[in-house]
Parts: sequence; C-alpha cells; structure tokens
Amino acid sequence: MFELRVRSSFAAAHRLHEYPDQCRRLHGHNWEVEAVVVGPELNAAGMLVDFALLKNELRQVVGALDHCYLNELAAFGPEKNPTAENIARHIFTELKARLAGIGPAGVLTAVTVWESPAAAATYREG
Ligand SMILES: Nc1nc2c(c(=O)[nH]1)N=C([C@H](O)[C@H](O)COP(=O)(O)OP(=O)(O)OP(=O)(O)O)CN2
Ligand SMILES: [Zn+2]
Repeated sequence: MFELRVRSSFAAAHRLHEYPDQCRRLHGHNWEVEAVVVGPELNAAGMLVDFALLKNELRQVVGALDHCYLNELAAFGPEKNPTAENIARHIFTELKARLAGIGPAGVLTAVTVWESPAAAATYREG
C-alpha cells in the first residue's frame, strides 16, 4: 500500500464560542493542512496520484478559507465552532468530493490541520 501526503496552508480569523478563555475573542492563525491519500496500485509513470493534482485540489479547497472570518462561512455558521477539528472535517469532505469528481486511483483517508506547530487535529475515514 502506498501513502501520499500533500500540504497547504491558509491564514484566517475565528473566535470560539463556549470557550472560557481568550479564544472567545477574535483572533487569527496560520493553519497548516495535510491530506493523506492511499492506494495499492501505481500507474505507468510509477505514481499513485500525481502530487501536482492533489496539491492543486487541496489548494482550491483551502483557498476558499484563506483570509476569511471563518465564523461567517456557511460551513461553520453561528452554531458550529471553527475549531481545528471542524476545519479538518470540512476540508476532508470538500476534498473528497473534488477527488471523486476526478476519479484518481488513491483514496483520501485523513486530513490534519495544525493550528500551531504544537497543536493539530486529524479527521479520518477508513
Ligand atoms: N481541541 C481544540 N482545542 C482548542 C482549539 C481547537 O481548535 N481544538 N482551538 C483553540 C483556539 O483556537 C486558540 O486560539 C488556541 O489556543 P492555544 O492552543 O492555547 O494557543 P496559544 O498559542 O495561546 O497556546 P500557548 O502554547 O499557550 O501559547 C484552543 N483550543
Ligand atoms: Zn484560535
């Protein structure tokens, strides 16, 4: 089995409801994002999926969050906090849909979002 990882990043603002600390106030992060794609077979070029394709798709998904106030986006809204966990699940769902439309050999299994070099959340399926 082969496992590929591609990374992207975005800068955005958020605030966390139901949080008893300064994170309730408006603040920002530079989020780092990693997507993991797995599969057993290589193509004639010796690739599971071209990194260029994966990076482009991830960039499209992450780009929709870049320089946004995340709480205002429909993906999060007033009720769902834009935590690293919810951001990871959102990116996973969007990227999975985009990759399904292209039909590459690999399967998306996880998305990890780092809020800082010391703190990350992963959403995975399969
Ligand atoms: N499980 C989660 N916990 C927290 C999240 C999250 O998304 N998932 N997010 C936050 C806030 O976004 C906050 O801005 C980050 O808090 P913290 O990790 O404390 O960041 P600091 O840079 O202030 O950390 P220090 O290491 O203390 O400097 C909080 N928790
Ligand atoms: Zn924060």
